[in-house]
Amino acid sequence: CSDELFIRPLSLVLSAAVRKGITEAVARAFKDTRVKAVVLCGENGKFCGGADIREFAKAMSGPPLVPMIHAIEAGEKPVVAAIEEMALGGGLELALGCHYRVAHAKARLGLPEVTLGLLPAAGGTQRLPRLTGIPAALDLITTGRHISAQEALKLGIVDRVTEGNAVEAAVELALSVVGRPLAPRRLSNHATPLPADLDGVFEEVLVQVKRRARGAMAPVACAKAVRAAAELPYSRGLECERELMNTLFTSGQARALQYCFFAQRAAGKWSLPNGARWDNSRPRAVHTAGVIGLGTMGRGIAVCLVKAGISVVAVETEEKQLDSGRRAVRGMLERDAKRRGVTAPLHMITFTLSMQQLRDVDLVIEAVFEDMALKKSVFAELSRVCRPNALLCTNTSGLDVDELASVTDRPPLVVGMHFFAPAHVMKLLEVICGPRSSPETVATAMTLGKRLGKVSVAVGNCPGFVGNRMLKLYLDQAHFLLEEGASPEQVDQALEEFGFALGIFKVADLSGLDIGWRVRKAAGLIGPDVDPKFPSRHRQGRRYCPLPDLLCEQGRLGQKSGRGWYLYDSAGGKEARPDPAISSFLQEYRLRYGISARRITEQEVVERCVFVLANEGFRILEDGMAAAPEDIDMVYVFGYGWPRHRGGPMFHAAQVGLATVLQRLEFYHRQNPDIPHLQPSTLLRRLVGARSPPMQQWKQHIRSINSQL
Ligand SMILES: CCCCCCCCCCCCC[C@H](O)CC(=O)SCCNC(=O)CCNC(=O)[C@H](O)C(C)(C)COP(=O)(O)OP(=O)(O)OC[C@H]1O[C@@H](n2cnc3c(N)ncnc32)[C@H](O)[C@@H]1OP(=O)(O)O
Ligand SMILES: NC(=O)c1ccc[n+]([C@@H]2O[C@H](COP(=O)([O-])OP(=O)(O)OC[C@H]3O[C@@H](n4cnc5c(N)ncnc54)[C@H](O)[C@@H]3O)[C@@H](O)[C@H]2O)c1
Repeated sequence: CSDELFIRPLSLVLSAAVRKGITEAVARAFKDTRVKAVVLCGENGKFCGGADIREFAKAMSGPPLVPMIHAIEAGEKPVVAAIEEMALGGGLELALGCHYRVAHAKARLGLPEVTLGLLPAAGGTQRLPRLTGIPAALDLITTGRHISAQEALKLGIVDRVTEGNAVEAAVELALSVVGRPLAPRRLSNHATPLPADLDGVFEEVLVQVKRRARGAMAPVACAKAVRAAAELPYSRGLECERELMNTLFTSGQARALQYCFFAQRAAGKWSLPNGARWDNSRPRAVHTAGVIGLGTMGRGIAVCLVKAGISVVAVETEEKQLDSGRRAVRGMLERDAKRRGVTAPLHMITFTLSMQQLRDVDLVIEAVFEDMALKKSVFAELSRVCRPNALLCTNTSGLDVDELASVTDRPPLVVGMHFFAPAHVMKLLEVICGPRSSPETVATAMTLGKRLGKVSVAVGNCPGFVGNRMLKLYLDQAHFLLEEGASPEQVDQALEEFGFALGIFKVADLSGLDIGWRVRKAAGLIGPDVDPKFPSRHRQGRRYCPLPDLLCEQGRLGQKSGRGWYLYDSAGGKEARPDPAISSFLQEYRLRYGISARRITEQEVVERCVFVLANEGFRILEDGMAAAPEDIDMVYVFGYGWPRHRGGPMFHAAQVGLATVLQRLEFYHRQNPDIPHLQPSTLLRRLVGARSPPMQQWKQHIRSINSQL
């Protein structure tokens, strides 16, 4: 604090206490004749992460943000924001209310409110377009993306970027502008620069925004608020911003998105029954890693590791596969480097046919075919080859991790690291904690996932773990609906309308129908006793749908063969078209089995597919395979294209009402008594019996918690 300046540190978020502190300090500074200018900076080198999201669920208290920012902007002394590390949401809105902004070169700026189901409601939708123009403001506000200080400088959002101390640079700037007129620095006074074809710009943006939003309301509201900045004076634009915010603020979507924000962070705070936790277990350092198998998954995993600065040794069985893997990995690294304007780190990966090359690595991730015998032979070999303290991880989709551990000389160092395809893109990592995985092993896998940019979720070791265990039942429902009268495109359309990134049949075609076929064979559901002409619709004591097997027998394996549930232009084609051959195939099938097709509503598709997911989620909680409903939801949001604005299957069930979910499952189970998974789970029944307590209390209703984590 000098004679000229009050430097007021903010804490990470604009809580009621912080708003009070700023309001009072700024008022004092404006009044104090010794003070010529003010610099606002953050505490501990962080400017501000925005409004305190936790306060949104409570009654508002403390000074409101809009008048506070207005008072700063209207002040007669220059106020400079010193942006270190981040200025996000309300934090950037506060900075936009200041007369000047200085950012550190490493700072990130953005208005991410849309990702929380909201819009920047502290004047952000009105001030930003006045500063950057409409297209840039639309981009930032409707996507919520963070930008670098350099991009912010180009857009005019900050006045200066410094590699040095941002607070010192802000003080220097503040002293240099004392006495200059402030009116031109007040963004609310500016006219919004308008593009020539305003209607055209908004029409185009709305189409794009609606397509990307998949039913989310906030992006559309954000675009409307920016339009107000183009068409209305500031004060009326602000009213429009407030009205749009009022609708969003109390919406279920905003609740779901804010729930996801905290659930994502809670997933990182894992704990094991033996008392090991995220905050008492030290992860190992990982400098070098091996990847075994360079097929669909191994390639993406190798790319993730290299991009995170980890040296990789990639192993294949034959020259041909090695060569194709090498070309694919190099291509991905080169394209990524080109996009980012850097040199591809090709020197960080070596390709080999020899497992011996893995002798010095810190950790190995196995990604060979989903075959227990093969994986066991690989793990036995790894035991012989690798350093005794190297971690051995498997990317299996659902095999028993402990059975694999049992063939090694180090069961405590074995853990599942289940990536999702494409592994360099999908954000989810399921970390499968075997009963013998050590705390250090789990901590290393969880931390490595975070370093690779993934959301790591710790789960128990059961067939399919959490994600695929639930997926199987979801897929079963979709197949049964086809038998009963639906078409693949009808089911997919209903699920996409619900908000899924892709319908289940498009996903199946993308992953390859042969994957499930192999799993069903391994589970003994398909074998020599199945009549090839009239395959049974009842196996292992329950209803079974042979439709996907019949497709595989016809060579319809999905995108890779150019035909699956849909038709593609060629093998590897991406654009799914409805196939009349599938329609006739389904008709013949129903005729053969004497099934009369009925009209299936969108409601039935969504309820059966989505409630069966939640029902299995309740069983997973009872079995102790997931620590909390939030973890199950994060698996679905980050691994299976579940619409984030619906929170996840467990959150959705709570929002629809557990009693309704129970009643609908009972209804569908009465209609389909041979589908045991439609029978409501014990935990769901118990929760409804207990008058549907909030999610945080669900675990208290499990009779005996037997955590398998
Ligand atoms: C009818 C009634 C109508 C009523 C209308 C009411 C109108 C109200 C007017 C409101 C005015 C609107 C103001 C503004 O426009 C709204 C906002 O600002 S919303 C918030 C926007 N900000 C963000 O989205 C940023 C979110 N945070 C992050 O991206 C990151 O956390 C970070 C800041 C980049 C830091 O990242 P990391 O260093 O990796 O750390 P973590 O992510 O692990 O976070 C650490 C810790 O902090 C908690 N936290 C972070 N940000 C917030 C936040 N904004 N609010 C609350 N808590 C936050 C985070 O959860 C972690 O805590 P933990 O979970 O570990 O306990
Ligand atoms: N494809 C998916 O969507 C997906 C998603 C998550 C997990 N998985 C799991 O990942 C694993 C790999 O699946 P994929 O789809 O990448 O399979 P894939 O068939 O595309 O690739 C497997 C690769 O492993 C190689 N391989 C086989 N035996 C080997 C050995 N002894 N040493 C070295 N390489 C060997 C093969 O040559 C092949 O290139 C499986 O366990 C699978 O269940 C797959």
